[in-house]
Amino acid sequence: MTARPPIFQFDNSYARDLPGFYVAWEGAKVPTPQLVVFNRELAKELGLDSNLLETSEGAEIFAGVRQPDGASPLAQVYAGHQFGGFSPQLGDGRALLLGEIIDSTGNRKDIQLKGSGPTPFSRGGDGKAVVGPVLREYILGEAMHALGIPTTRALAAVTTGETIYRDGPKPGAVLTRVAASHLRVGTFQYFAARGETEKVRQLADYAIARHDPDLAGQPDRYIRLFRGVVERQAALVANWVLVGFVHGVMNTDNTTISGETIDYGPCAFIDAYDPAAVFSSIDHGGRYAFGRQPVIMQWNLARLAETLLPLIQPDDLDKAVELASAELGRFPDIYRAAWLNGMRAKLGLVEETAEDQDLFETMLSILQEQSVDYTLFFRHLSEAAVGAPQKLRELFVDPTQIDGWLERWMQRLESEGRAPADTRTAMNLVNPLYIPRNHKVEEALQSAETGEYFLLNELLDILKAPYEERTGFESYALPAPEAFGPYQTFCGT
Ligand SMILES: Nc1ncnc2c1ncn2[C@@H]1O[C@H](COP(=O)(O)OP(=O)(O)OP(=O)(O)O)[C@@H](O)[C@H]1O
Ligand SMILES: [Mg+2]
Repeated sequence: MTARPPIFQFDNSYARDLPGFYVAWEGAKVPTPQLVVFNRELAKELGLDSNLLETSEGAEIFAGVRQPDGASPLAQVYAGHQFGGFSPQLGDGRALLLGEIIDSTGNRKDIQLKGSGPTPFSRGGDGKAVVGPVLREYILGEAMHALGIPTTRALAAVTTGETIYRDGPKPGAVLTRVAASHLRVGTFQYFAARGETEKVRQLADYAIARHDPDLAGQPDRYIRLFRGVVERQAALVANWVLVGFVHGVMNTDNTTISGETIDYGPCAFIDAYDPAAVFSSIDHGGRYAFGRQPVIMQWNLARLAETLLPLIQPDDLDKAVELASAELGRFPDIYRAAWLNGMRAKLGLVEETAEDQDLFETMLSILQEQSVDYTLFFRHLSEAAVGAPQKLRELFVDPTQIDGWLERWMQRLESEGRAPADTRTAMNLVNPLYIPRNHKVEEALQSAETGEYFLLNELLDILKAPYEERTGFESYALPAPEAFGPYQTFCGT
């Protein structure tokens, strides 16, 4: 009999190359691991055999009670600015990096458990997660992926059979997360705050090897690494804003070097357009409000720049500051260009003109004034492109408010000369019909808490193809009913 090949072909560069950046650790024992959702498509991309993972052995691996062959489980250390205040010691307080695998396109991916028990970085927390927040991360992450937005992904969610107390007893759960890496701005901050410049250098070289391999060995690689992160994050936040996503907890420990969205704690999508939208129950000052995300990201990147200064120009701090400031100063322009491009596409426009910004801002201020559903606006606007503006106008309390703008937009379309039907098609390819609507997410989570997964699976299925209209699923495209009330999310702790 030939031995079965290992389920994961691990190649654990973090464990190997960065001793001193983690603690080797193991998951807590839990009574009855049970697979709740498994992402076959992602498993395929990762080159994993689903038949081996949709089993009781798989459930045990995903719960952290069974170590797969070749894993080197560890908890990473990091620090971070949380709501503007610096915590010098955070780290994976409830997560375990099992290891890394190379996916079917040759990219290295972290396989990490979230909610697998306490670690030396738990700071008094229980190290656990409960089914609601675990599935929220699963749903939102997969929705973002389907929308083409860089993000960590969800491979599996298991319940553990444990009862965990949050606001009352909840079913314990663990998420298996897949990421280009778990390097955070906060990882750099941890070592920089301790004055460990050589460790920051080691980390930067590791980050370069993983995310900017072309820079390896280049004399100016550290400033260029910073440039890369600025570019990735500016593009990412533009994507969030274009789709109406509020991350909710943009601490520096939740800001990646890879440019992927991470940590779907208190996030949500806006319905009515409102730059002041805040969903997180703990964001009292609105620090992480929808419209503040670009400014906050630039602030977070300034914190990253500070950690890199001694590497950028070791013998001349002033020069290092000058170089880093110049890169950081490009953030607003990169962001704006990405946002303008995205908005042009959403509006079916092809040509770049000097009036674009004004056209877009006028539209947004009308949406804001009339609390118009952001997602439906663009979807119905595509019908207006072919001469059917009724549905669009119904979104407005006072439709006459949008008429002038519509005329202006139609003139722009005409001047560009594309066939109206083509404009509609193009718009419907970039404007989602289905986003994870807050009330639909809540409905799915509430029923999952009672062990019923039908709504969860239906929602996940719908969100896989966000641009494709499907009959029978109309309710998924609608904003929350009035009775749903103002929405509040809670950090998944
Ligand atoms: N239940 C918990 N037990 C122990 N530590 C926790 C718990 N919840 C959060 N933490 C820790 O608190 C810090 C900040 O938490 P935050 O909510 O940003 O992260 P997270 O959601 O646990 O994880 P990630 O950022 O990896 O998605 C992290 O160090 C995290 O590990
Ligand atoms: Mg976090």
